[in-house]
Amino acid sequence: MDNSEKPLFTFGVIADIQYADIDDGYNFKRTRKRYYRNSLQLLHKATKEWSAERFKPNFILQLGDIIDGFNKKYEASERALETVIKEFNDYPAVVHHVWGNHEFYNFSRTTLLSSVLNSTANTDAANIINTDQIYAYHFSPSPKFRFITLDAYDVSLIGREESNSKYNQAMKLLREHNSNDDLNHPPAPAGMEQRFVKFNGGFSQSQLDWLEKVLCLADERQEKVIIISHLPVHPESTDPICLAWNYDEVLSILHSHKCVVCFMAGHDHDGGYHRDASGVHHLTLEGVIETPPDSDAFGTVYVYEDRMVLKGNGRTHNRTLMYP
Ligand SMILES: Nc1ncnc2c1ncn2[C@@H]1O[C@H](COP(=O)(O)OP(=O)(O)O)[C@@H](O)[C@H]1O
Repeated sequence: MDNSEKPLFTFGVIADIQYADIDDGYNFKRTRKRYYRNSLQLLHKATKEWSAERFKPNFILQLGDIIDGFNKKYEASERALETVIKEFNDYPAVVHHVWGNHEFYNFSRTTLLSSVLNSTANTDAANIINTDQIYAYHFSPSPKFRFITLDAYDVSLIGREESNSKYNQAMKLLREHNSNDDLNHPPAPAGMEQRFVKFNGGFSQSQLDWLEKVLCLADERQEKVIIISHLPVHPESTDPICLAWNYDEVLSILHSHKCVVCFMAGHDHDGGYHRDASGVHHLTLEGVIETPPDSDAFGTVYVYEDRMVLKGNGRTHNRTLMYP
């Protein structure tokens, strides 16, 4: 790739590290190997590579599932998180953390809000949603560019107290679509209905209203917007079992604003990519946890006036993302 042209700015991307100090294992279906300890070595390779870049990333996007749920079982959640954060600290830049299902397997929402995984300190107070413990905010790293982090487990059975109305809303929705005793078991063997499982979640109306307002402002300011979330929202960018429950509501909001250029997510460890009919790029990053030790899964994004260029490593492909 020719990255000799000086970008406006650059940033790093990495997803689904799922570190745990346990032996290698498999995913639920036993179709993919998981390298729990080695994920830390792959993160180390990523921070080394970012440090060696000619145009060093100004910040890093960590797309969720930073440590694995198994840590909870071994009472190792805090230790595992400290270990991974220490590795991130080797690279001297702000990390914007998104929350995935494994964050909630390890910590309560209240604990997460007062932890190092709450990155809202890196933006102005006015840019944070501040409603019902929703973790969503936006920041502008460079004039005419805005990043929005979304909370895909706002309406969810994981991370919300049973007494919270959003827990009940999530239960009602899942029960309408999934009659299995184990709500992690998908209601259908294929197709879009598969997404109605407990390990996914959705966006509340108040978060969607907030997103709408932020995008209106970005349109007015003629900014380009990149949105990040743990769960993908375009069916062509992921296995549908990984989609956010109300992905369609998010898509219709994105498509009513010309500022949106890219939606980045994790969760589907195989990764994915799709450019939709409105020209929005949907990028699902390959998961570190299912990346063999001799490969890699991370990227550096070079941002230019007319495009973003993703320089991928290992399983992560190089891509040129022209703006719509
Ligand atoms: N088909 C399934 N039936 C029942 N439980 C499942 C199924 N698939 C996943 N799970 C459970 O759902 C949770 C999330 O699945 P996991 O494979 O760990 O997802 P992730 O990719 O986020 O690590 C785990 O507790 C797992 O055991």
